[in-house]
Amino acid sequence: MSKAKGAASDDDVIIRATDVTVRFGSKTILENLSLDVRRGEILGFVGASGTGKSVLLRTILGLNQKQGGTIEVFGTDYERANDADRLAVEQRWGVLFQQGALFSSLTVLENIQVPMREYLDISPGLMEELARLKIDLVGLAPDAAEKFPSELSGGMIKRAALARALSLDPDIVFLDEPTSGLDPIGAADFDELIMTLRDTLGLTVYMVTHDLDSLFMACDRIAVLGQKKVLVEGPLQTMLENDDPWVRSYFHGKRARTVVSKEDNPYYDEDQ
Ligand SMILES: Nc1ncnc2c1ncn2[C@@H]1O[C@H](COP(=O)(O)OP(=O)(O)OP(=O)(O)O)[C@@H](O)[C@H]1O
Repeated sequence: MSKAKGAASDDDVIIRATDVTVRFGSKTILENLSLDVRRGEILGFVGASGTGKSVLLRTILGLNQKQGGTIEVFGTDYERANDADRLAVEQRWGVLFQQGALFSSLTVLENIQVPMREYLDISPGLMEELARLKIDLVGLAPDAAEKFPSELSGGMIKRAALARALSLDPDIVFLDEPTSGLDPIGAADFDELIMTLRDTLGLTVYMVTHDLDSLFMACDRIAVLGQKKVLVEGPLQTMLENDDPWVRSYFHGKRARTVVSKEDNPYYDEDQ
């Protein structure tokens, strides 16, 4: 595969997908898709509904079989790795699935401890202390620890799920539509939190989203999935200049213009 202009050096690449093909029966969802995710960036991954964004995410996580290509995470080909190497990779990523996917029968504190119990050999006391730190990190009040998911608002569920995704201090978090179902203020708060975590922890963020505010405010780069591959990738300016009909209607549509024209948006840089 030839390297795209402006491609990151290998040291900066946390995930490298090369020529990935995924089929279900006779239906091809992804074909020769290539994508790099760079250390410390917030990458927004967009595309029309049903194009395969979740399929790619699940394939990166090893939850879907692929029929061609390679995916390296931290330089390891997860699919071909031995058990020890897989375990090492799994401890370095955290995932927030679309519905939050907390266990309803466990409290927030217990939910956050689930990955710790699976991967870490530490005392219950330390586990509890670490879980309470995560609750604080994502901006939940201390008394959220003892609550069950059914007692939480949508925004609190997202934060609790993020705390669980962060429980092993990962290098990268995968967020599948993290702001869906949140009101605009809740969504903006969540974006702020993600940016703060990236800045303070050096976290890399891979975010599947339909949320134009998130794309405009929080993402360093955007990748668009279309025609079974990454159609275009780059900063917002690259999206705004692209001629593909879907990309144009998405980034120049009425809703997009509303977001862009926010003059008080401190994160929007016209010269980017
Ligand atoms: N396990 C599976 N078996 C068969 N088909 C599947 C499977 N998983 C996904 N698909 C198909 O792959 C296509 C892409 O689905 P996917 O959920 O990745 O879309 P998406 O881009 O995430 O959509 P949305 O934005 O609506 O969430 C769909 O046609 C879906 O039906």
